[in-house]
Amino acid sequence: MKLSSSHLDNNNIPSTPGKFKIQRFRWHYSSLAKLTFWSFVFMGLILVFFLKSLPTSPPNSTPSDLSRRSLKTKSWGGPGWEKRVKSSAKIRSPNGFSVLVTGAAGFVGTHVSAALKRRGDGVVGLDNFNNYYDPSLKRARQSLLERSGIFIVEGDINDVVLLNKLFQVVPFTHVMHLAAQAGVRYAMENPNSYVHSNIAGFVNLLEVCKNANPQPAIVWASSSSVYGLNTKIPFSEKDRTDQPASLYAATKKAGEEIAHTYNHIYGLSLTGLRFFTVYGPWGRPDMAYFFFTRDILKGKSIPIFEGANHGTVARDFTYIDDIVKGCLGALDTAEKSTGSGGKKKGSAQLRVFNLGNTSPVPVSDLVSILERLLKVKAKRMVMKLPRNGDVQFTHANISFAHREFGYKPTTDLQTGLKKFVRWYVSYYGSGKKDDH
Ligand SMILES: O=C(O)[C@H]1O[C@H](OP(=O)(O)OP(=O)(O)OC[C@H]2O[C@@H](n3ccc(=O)[nH]c3=O)[C@H](O)[C@@H]2O)[C@H](O)[C@@H](O)[C@@H]1O
Repeated sequence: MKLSSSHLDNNNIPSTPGKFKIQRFRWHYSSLAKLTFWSFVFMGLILVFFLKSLPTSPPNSTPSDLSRRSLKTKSWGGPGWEKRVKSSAKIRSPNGFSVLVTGAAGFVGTHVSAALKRRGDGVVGLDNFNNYYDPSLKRARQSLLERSGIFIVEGDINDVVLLNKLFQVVPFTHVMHLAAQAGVRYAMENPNSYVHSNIAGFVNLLEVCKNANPQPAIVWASSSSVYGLNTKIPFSEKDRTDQPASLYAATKKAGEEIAHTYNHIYGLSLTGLRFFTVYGPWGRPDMAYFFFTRDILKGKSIPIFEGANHGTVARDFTYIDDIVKGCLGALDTAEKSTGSGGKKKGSAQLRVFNLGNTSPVPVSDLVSILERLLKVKAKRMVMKLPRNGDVQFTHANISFAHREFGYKPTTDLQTGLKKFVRWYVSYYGSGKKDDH
């Protein structure tokens, strides 16, 4: 598009309108005809050039790859790109996996990718680097992964051509699907982004996985928020999950039902992990522990929610290293998908696990821990829990995950936040920088 408009700009032969007026009456009829003729030729050339740039050829042909790059996803395709994908996917340990990690530049995605690579699995990342929060943090995580040999492909899970291409280049044994629109409260601001990533994107990914040969086993991120307004605690996978309090939760719940369908019809092996408020170094700036830290350091007041009648609002905060162990455990115990090329050959594994810490902490205690670690007193602004998607309490029962793959969280909030604060200060400095 850019190309044709710049050509059109050049086609404004007289650079000033006045000049054009003076000359106009001196032109003969033949000059006008010539001008019209050459204008048509020129416009025709632009049209041919534009049409040629549209992706019309099959996904694996190089010219189409190049044009798609310029029109849709900026940076994929071509022999050099394929080489990088293959090299990143290379398995370096006996019985290792080749894993496609979606959302690899995200918080959990970065940690899981690094852990897989460390133990010798092949890892290819995929991320659209959207600006839901500061993309420079995502770029910094990307650099971190690049240094350990992990290539993150820049693209969206809704791009079926890109996903097919990736599966064509690498026969992934597993997909760790962590790409999502996260955040509970933001769903009121931008509901469509949740449908786009958590529903449409997930379905798109499953479509590609179901057609792949061999089909990969899929482990994906659900959320503790599916328990919604439940009051029975701790939350167990056997409990109802039909009263979500946010659209975010509803899209994750929808994901669980969609997973059931693809498992049932196509024999895809699917494991959903219900994460409980994951925190730690390289975390998400939209989460409370993260922006509380930033604002306490800046001397800004922080809103601390409380329930009705001063009721405690608490979370089963779970440290990232424990979550990573849970993700790897789920991958290691995932059975193979049974279908191939879009056809089911037998029944396949379908699982859902809570990955929490099992010890909820009130948000006000979280703030006290941060105050001690930062050595700064917080300006607390206690307010009623707004009705914007938050639930009052979460608490995980993790006996399923413990039984299935020995999941046992070992980091308490105090220890985990200490590590987070150490990272935060080394990354942003302890000053009052207003740059994120
Ligand atoms: O467990 C989960 O599944 C979810 O955990 C988090 O959601 P949330 O627990 O709401 O995490 P935060 O937004 O960091 O909030 C933590 C606590 O701080 C409270 N809070 C939040 C914001 C604020 O300004 N003040 C405040 O007191 C919240 O009510 C909540 O109790 C993530 O943001 C979700 O993406 C994830 O799916």
